[in-house]
Amino acid sequence: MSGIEQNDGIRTEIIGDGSAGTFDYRKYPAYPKPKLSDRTWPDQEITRAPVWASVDLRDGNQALIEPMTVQQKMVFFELLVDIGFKEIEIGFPAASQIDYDFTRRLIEEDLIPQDVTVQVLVQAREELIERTYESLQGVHRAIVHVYNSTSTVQRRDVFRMDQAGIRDLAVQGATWVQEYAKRYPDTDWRFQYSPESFTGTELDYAIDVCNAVLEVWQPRPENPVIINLPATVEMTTPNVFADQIEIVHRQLHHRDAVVLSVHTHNDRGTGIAASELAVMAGADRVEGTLLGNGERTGNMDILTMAMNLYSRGVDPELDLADMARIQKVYEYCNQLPVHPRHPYIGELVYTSFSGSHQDAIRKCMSARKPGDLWDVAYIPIDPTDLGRNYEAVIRVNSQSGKGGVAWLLERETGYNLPRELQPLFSQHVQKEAERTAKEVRADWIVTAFEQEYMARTPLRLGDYRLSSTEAGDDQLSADVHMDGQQQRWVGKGDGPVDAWTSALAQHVGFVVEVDDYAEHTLGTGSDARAVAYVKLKTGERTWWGVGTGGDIARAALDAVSAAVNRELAARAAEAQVA
Ligand SMILES: CC(=O)SCCNC(=O)CCNC(=O)[C@H](O)C(C)(C)COP(=O)(O)OP(=O)(O)OC[C@H]1O[C@@H](n2cnc3c(N)ncnc32)[C@H](O)[C@@H]1OP(=O)(O)O
Ligand SMILES: CC(C)C(=O)C(=O)O
Ligand SMILES: [Mg+2]
Repeated sequence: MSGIEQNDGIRTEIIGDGSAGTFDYRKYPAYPKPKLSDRTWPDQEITRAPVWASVDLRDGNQALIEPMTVQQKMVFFELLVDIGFKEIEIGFPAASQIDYDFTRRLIEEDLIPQDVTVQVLVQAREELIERTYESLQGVHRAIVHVYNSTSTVQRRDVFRMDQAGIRDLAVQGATWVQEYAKRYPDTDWRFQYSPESFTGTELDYAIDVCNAVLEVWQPRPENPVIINLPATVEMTTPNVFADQIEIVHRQLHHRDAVVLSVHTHNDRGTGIAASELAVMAGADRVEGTLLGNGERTGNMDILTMAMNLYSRGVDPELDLADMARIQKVYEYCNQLPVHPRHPYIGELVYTSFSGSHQDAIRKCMSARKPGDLWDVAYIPIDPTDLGRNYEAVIRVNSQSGKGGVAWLLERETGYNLPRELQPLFSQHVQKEAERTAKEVRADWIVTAFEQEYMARTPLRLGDYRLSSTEAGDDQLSADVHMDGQQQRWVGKGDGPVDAWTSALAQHVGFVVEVDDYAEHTLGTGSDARAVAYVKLKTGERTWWGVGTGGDIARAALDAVSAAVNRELAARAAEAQVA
């Protein structure tokens, strides 16, 4: 136990057994920083979307507990096409029969739209390259993506080759890719090379290997190749990755015939930031997955990066409006849940529980005019753009305040509470939230409000008639239901409310004076109703009461009655105690 006295089961389980483990930062080397004093990327802005390449069906798929079936791949592919991806890595056909069969199905059933290019991955091994081309026989256009690791650790421990040996492996792979392509002259082939584990490779050497591959391929601007730089493992801060990309961007040969691509993973949680800064540093293309599924902590999340552009007024060139479908497909194909706080798509990302946020949201939302640019505190984008509604924007628990409670009540009932009433009612809700230590749902709030402020017992105003006296007063003659009995009460005054308070004062035995009053309509057109809020003085005490009705008079009179009922209830409670 780690110095905590209490020893109940749950705490022991959470704290662990106290063993030390090997937690020691000194066993990790610092990351070497490239030298770049005249970097330009920090001054750049992303003003247009990069070329997006989805690797869900390959990199995402290879990270799943159960890789996708052909059927699941079909569903995912359709989604990617519908969203607007023009480059889709569909698998590693030489590695698995499922990927091979899926590739064949897309080609044989002519399921690849004209403007979509499929991409496949392969190692720099001849037999695998040969089979990869077989899988692609008959495709109109495809990207063959060959890779080999160039990192120091893999050169040393996996391949047991020096720098020259690994460069030769890359050159050999590039050569095979080019040679086998010639067997299928009817296809428009594009080539892609990745120095896998680029972030674990000396930068100069990685550039040297890429340039060696480019010497084989001799790309031309009208037929460019893709050089893809992967943060196979994210090892440092995104600014360092951006420096690396800017250096490659400057030093790569045939730059005008190279699409410079990045493929970041998320080991440090900054995969998206790394891709964003890389685009500022000169990358033209970004590989990633929807919601960031992928090896370990995942690939960079294209949905989030695209929505980041969208939310700053840049066309993401992907249609992500149907988030519900994206989530369904993601869950069905990846067999993974979507985190409720996942950017843009998570269940809770447009929801505010905390009081000051709710207050600001409510005020900003009601200040919005049609045609305004989106500028609502705490909500970076309009949830309705993504098929969500405003209902979940505010939810109430013990962290909430009067603004949030008022918002929920207004959303459910249309009641726009007077400012002074809001904190009074909010206290009831707060008590309930603290008592239950749970969220307080909208239906509870509505019921509690009606019970507290709209009570119709013990006193209820039934039918009434209003008439004018000769002296110019209004006279109210009302059927009153009180403690199960019906009585006729009459009062005179200046207007119906004054007449009703005067009638009440004669019968209930305490002062009945209106101290504050507000009203508004509920709904529009012929169905419109009215709601009235009355603050009533009953001697030392004041009570708010609320009433609704087909006209404002009925609403106001019921509001007065409700406030009187609260005083009556208080008196009854006091009598019981006495
Ligand atoms: C970072 C990434 O995402 S890279 C992509 C990784 N994706 C996958 O691996 C998924 C699909 N892969 C597979 O199904 C298998 O690895 C296969 C079918 C490709 C190859 O299978 P096998 O040959 O049976 O096994 P395995 O992957 O262990 O092969 C490793 C061998 O390939 C070599 N190798 C690994 N990568 C490469 C490469 N890119 N280019 C050339 N050789 C490579 C290794 O050095 C090792 O050589 P050795 O046999 O002389 O020791
Ligand atoms: C194959 C490559 C591009 C890869 O997935 C990686 O390095 O992460
Ligand atoms: Mg990867």
